[in-house]
Amino acid sequence: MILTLTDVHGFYGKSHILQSININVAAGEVVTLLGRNGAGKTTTLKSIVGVVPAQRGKIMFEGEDITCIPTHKIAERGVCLVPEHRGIFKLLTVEENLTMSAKRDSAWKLDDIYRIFPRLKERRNNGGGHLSGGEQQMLAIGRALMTHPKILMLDEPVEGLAPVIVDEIVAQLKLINATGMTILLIEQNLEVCTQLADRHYIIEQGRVVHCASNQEFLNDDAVKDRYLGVNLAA
Ligand SMILES: Nc1ncnc2c1ncn2[C@@H]1O[C@H](COP(=O)(O)OP(=O)(O)OP(=O)(O)O)[C@@H](O)[C@H]1O
Repeated sequence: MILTLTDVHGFYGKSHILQSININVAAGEVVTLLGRNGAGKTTTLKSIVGVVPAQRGKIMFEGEDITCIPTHKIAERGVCLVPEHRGIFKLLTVEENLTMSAKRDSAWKLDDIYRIFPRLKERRNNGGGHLSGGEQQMLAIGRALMTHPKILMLDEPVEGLAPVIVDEIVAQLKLINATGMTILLIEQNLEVCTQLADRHYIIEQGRVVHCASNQEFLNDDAVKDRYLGVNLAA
């Protein structure tokens, strides 16, 4: 396993938000975190990168205990979070956004990013503030790749995007995964999840309550109904 969370507990002040998170991710896998709003999915990713440090439990990355190390050191080890609000520098061009956080030893060079995201190449000299929502998401993913991650964690990457752009980003994430990249994804769009993922974890009230392979999940209407409120009769 490249990433393991064992009985992780996390707090915002006195609020006990993560109440026992147990997750394993193997190298090269795509794994999703599913669950209703407020279940603790984003907080789980924040605990992995040390922004909401785990107060109990253990987080191991590539065999090393990263539970108590600072966020920048976790990032240096190759754990990269693309947050929901993307964090594009609006006054910089697309290319400047990509190169500013690039690591010299990254396997991902500008040309690799432009090969996967041709739209970014077309817009390379445009300001980050002039991109569509989909292009901003592509830029956020491209910029993350330039930091030489070993695991890419994405928080609702296609939220609010038009279906045609969603399809484009799903295809791009498949290409990125095909290079061997491990992906941990929060996504509410079940079609996107089931197109991409090998396995799913369902989180409810800060606990992992269910784990399934993609095939098991696809066949299990009861789980979808119970934990995700998907109205299958509709
Ligand atoms: N900065 C914060 N301070 C205090 N409580 C917070 C903070 N951020 C989130 N919470 C609370 O923590 C709980 C889990 O939130 P989290 O964002 O992890 O949920 P989520 O599963 O990602 O759902 P969503 O899709 O709504 O983001 C919620 O009850 C939320 O209100």
